[in-house]
Amino acid sequence: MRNIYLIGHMASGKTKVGQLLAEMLNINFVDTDTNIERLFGKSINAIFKDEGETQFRIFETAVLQQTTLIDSTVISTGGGILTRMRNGLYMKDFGFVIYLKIDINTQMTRLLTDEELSKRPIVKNCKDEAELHAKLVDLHEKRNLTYEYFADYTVAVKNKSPMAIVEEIIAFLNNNKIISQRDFLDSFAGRVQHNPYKRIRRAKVEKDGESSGEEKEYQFLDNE
Ligand SMILES: Nc1ncnc2c1ncn2[C@@H]1O[C@H](COP(=O)(O)OP(=O)(O)OP(=O)(O)O)[C@@H](O)[C@H]1O
Ligand SMILES: O=C(O)C1=C[C@@H](O)[C@@H](O)[C@H](O)C1
Ligand SMILES: [Mg+2]
Repeated sequence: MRNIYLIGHMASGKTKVGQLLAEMLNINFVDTDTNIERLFGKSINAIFKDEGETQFRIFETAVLQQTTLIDSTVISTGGGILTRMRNGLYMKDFGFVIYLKIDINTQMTRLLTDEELSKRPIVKNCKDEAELHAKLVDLHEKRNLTYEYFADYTVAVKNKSPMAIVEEIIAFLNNNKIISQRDFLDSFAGRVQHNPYKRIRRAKVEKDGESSGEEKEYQFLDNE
C-alpha cells in the first residue's frame, strides 16, 4: 500500500491522529518533525534559532524524501511542509494525502497552552492572543490553498475526537479501495519473504573453484 500523508496547519492534530491511525491500521508511523529532531540532534526550536527557517525547510525536505523509500506507513508532516511545492509532489507521487482542516478558533484554543505554544517557533513569540490570532489569519491566507491543492481527502476536525477523525479517514480509504485486508497481507508477506536479514541462505561450499556438494548455512541477524 502507498503511504498515507497527513497535512494541515500546526495543531490540527496530524501527530495525534497519525499515531492513532497507524495503530488502528496496524502499520508503521513516522512524524517528519520528530525525525528532523532525531537526525539533526536538535529541537525544532534550536534549529530555527541556530540555523534559521530556510535551513529547517531543507532538512524537512530531506526527511520527507526518505519517506519515499518506504511504503504502508502513516506519515505526519509539519504544518509548513507545503511552503515548498516539491514536498507536495513527493507526497502525491508516493502516497495519499489527507488534509486535517482546522478553523482558527479551534487552533487558537489548542495553541493557547504553554506547552503547545512554546514548541512551535512560528508562533511562540506572539506576545498576546491578538497577535497570535493575526499570525494564524496570515498563515491561513498563505497556506489553505496549498493544502487544498494537494489533498486527496479533507477532514474538518472541529468538535471531533481523534478517534472520530481516524474512523472518517479509514472509511475514505475503504470506500476508495485504497486499503484492504489483502493489501496488508500481501505487503506483510512480501516483507517477510524478501527481508534479506531474516532469511537463512544456503550456499554450496566451493573448494578450488569446484562445488563439493556440501551446503553451508548463512544466517543474517536483524542486528548485524
Ligand atoms: N481531535 C482532537 N481533539 C482534541 N484535541 C486534539 C485533537 N487532535 C489533536 N489534539 C491536541 O491538539 C494538540 C496539537 O496536536 P498535534 O501535536 O497532533 O498537532 P500537529 O498537527 O501535529 O501540529 P504540528 O504541525 O505543530 O506538528 C495536542 O495537544 C493534541 O493532543
Ligand atoms: O507550521 C509550521 O511552519 C511549523 C509547524 C510544525 O509542525 C513544525 O514543523 C515547525 O514548528 C514549523
Ligand atoms: Mg505534529
